[in-house]
Amino acid sequence: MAWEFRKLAPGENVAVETQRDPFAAPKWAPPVWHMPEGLVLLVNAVRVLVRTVVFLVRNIVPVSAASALAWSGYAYGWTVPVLVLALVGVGLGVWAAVDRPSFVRWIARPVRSWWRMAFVYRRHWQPVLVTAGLTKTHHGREYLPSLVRVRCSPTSDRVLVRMLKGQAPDAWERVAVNLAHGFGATLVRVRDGDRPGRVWLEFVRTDALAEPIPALPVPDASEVDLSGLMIGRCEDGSPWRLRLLGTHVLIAGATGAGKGSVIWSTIRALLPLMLSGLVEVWAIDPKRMELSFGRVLFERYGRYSSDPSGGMVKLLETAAEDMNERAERFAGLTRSFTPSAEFPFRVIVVDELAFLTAYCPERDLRKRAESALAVLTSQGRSVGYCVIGAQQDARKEVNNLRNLFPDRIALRLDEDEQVDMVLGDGARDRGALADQISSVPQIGAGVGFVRLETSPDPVRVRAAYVSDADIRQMVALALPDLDVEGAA
Ligand SMILES: Nc1ncnc2c1ncn2[C@@H]1O[C@H](COP(=O)(O)OP(=O)(O)OP(=O)(O)O)[C@@H](O)[C@H]1O
Repeated sequence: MAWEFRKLAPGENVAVETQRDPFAAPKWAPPVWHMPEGLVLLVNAVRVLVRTVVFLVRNIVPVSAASALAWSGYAYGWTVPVLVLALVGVGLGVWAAVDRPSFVRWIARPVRSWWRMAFVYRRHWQPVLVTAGLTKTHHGREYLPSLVRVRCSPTSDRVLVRMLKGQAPDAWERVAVNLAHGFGATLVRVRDGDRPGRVWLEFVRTDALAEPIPALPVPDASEVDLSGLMIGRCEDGSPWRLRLLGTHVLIAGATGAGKGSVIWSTIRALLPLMLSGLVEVWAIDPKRMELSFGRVLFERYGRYSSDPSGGMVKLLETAAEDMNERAERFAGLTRSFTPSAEFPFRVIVVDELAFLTAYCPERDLRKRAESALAVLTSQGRSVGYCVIGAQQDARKEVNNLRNLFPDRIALRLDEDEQVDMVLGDGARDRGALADQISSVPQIGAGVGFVRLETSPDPVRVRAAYVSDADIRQMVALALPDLDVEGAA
């Protein structure tokens, strides 16, 4: 039988049986190439060789160690490798006992990462990715994104992936749930990789913030950094540092989300500078709940108002006037603010912003509050004013000053669309699932998401819980002559 080749499309050549009759229907058949056996053997031998070299290079340390042991066993008898292994085991045990952090860093974590890379990720990589639809098949050949590196932490694994050419991170975000189930994680977040074409997948194995964090110790005055107050913990175990200098902070969270713990942890971290007169906290407390507990503290080291008939608005206006005076004094003299006894750093804490800007029955008071807040938030940053506003409802109609707060914290929210309203567009897609935080106080109160300056990816955090007893202890520290029980 004679065959001829026909070109159907670019790159697609098929063999067709040659027809003498020009009107006969064509008989298609795939081309069959007969390769000489020697060539087949050679190609397979080269493949095996390349794979072996790649394996040896990738696992150079364990392979060298195993080879050295095997060689010593062969040359000097089996007791030598056993003795060496026992000595290494004892050495590692001593290292772990003497300096655990360095042992974890240099031995335990890399070994665990290697283990999970080999036996969890590489093993299930192809089936999970095929099922999740992240591979492509073209002309019968399967293209699979490659696994570059795995880094383990006690609660999560970070997996660096080289995507297929033409793939974008949102393709991975869409199937994050499939990946989580496929690799046995509770959650997967997709983060930007170290260069274009790569993404980090963050597989969360256990919730590192499931346990409440007790109030942090009151720091020394020299340790207080207004650019990074320690108020809780991030999911990776590092401290959660909140910046107040040169910014304003909005805390959004449904009722019972733990806004109070963020506010009180911040005040606790500020306490030493309050006592030395470098920081004042002016508290506006429409709910008369959260802040009233520290009323004496604010009255002594700042100001306090819970008066709905104009007192709270007056306090805001006083702050705005004083801020304007400062701005005039500082104009042309200095551009960066350093707190002093004459010009202390003033933190204006408003427990429920929406009460002043939306719910207050008097229209005139609402307007005055809104304009004082707008002045403070738009101009106060460079002259030592910081507004911390808390609110339950993140919707625009309730608070249209939201954009004046550069730093925002999303605690548990009622609806998923509120997440992007608080943290900015795309935050929820990048993993800020603030609407899924548990409403059980023990597990979810004080848990939230923030965006740090260094990265667009939201970070999960938990504020330390400052209990009533802790607040009493703070008051006792600040006002030793006061009968704290009586004042509270
Ligand atoms: N960081 C935290 N860790 C553990 N539990 C917390 C934490 N913060 C708050 N809680 C618990 O959750 C409860 C509600 O917290 P909180 O009153 O601070 O919420 P909220 O957001 O201020 O609510 P609301 O807007 O109704 O005042 C508290 O009584 C406390 O028991």
